[in-house]
Amino acid sequence: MTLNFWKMNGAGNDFVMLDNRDLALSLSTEQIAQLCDRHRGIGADGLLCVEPATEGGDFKMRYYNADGSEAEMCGNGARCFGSFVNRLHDGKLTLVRFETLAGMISAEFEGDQVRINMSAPHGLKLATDLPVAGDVLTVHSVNTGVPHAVVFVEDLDTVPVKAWGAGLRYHDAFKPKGTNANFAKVLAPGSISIRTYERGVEDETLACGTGMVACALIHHELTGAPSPVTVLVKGGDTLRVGFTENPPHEYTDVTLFGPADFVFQGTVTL
Ligand SMILES: N[C@H](CCC[C@H](N)C(=O)O)C(=O)O
Repeated sequence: MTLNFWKMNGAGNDFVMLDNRDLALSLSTEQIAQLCDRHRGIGADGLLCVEPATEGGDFKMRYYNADGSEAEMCGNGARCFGSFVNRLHDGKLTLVRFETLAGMISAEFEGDQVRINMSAPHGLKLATDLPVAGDVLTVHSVNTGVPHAVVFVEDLDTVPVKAWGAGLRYHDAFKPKGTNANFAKVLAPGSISIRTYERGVEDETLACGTGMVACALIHHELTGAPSPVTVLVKGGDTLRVGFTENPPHEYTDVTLFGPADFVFQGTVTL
C-alpha cells in the first residue's frame, strides 16, 4: 500500500496527515505506530486522518497517538487538521467544522495561525494531594477533550518530567484511561509556561494543545487571571487560550490560537 502524506507541526507537536475522504485507507494500530516511529518510520507524535462527516460537520477528524491508540481530541492536531483541509480546498475556506470523538470542533484561519473552538471542558477538580514517584504533588485535573493532570511548580527546568509524568499518566487516580500530565509555572498573571508528558506518546512533547487549555483554565481558577491566558511551551512557541466562565467553574467559548505549519509532503509504502 502506498500512502501520500503531509508532515505538519503545531508549535512543535508533529503529525502525519492523511486524506482518507474516500475511506480507502484502513490502517492497523501497528501500521500507525510504524509511521510515527522516529527511527523506523516518518516520525511523529501522532497521525490525523480526514474522513467524511457523518454528524453534520464538514469533515470528521480521527486522531491517533504515536503508539497507535486513538484519542478523542488533539488541540495542536486540530489546528493542523483545519489547515490541511483548507489546503485540500486550495486555501478557499475561512471556517471549517469537524467532528471528533470529543464533539464538534471548528477552525478559523488567520495566515498561518489557526483559532480552534474547543469542546466544552468537563470534570474540573482542584488540589488533590497525590503520591507520585516518591513525592506528594498537589494535582489539579480537567478534561479538555482528553484528560489532563496539572501541577504548578516554581521551576520548570528541574521538574522530573519523565518520572512525575509517567507516575501521573498511570496513577490509580486516573484509571482506567489514564491521563496526560502537565507541569506549569506562572510567569506573570495571565502568562504561564508549561511542559507536558503525553499519554500515547509516553514522553514529553514540545507542545500539547489540550494541555495548554487545561493549564490556562486552572491558572484562571487559581488566580482569577482573565481571558486570554498566554502559554509558553517547551518548543518555544507562545499560544493564546481564550474562554468565558459562566456559570462559575464552567467554561464556554474556549479557544486555542496558534501556528500550524506544513513541513514536507511525501509518499510511503507499507
Ligand atoms: N496524547 C493525547 C492526545 C493528543 C493531545 C495533544 N497532542 C494535543 O495537542 O492536545 C491523549 O492521548 O490524550
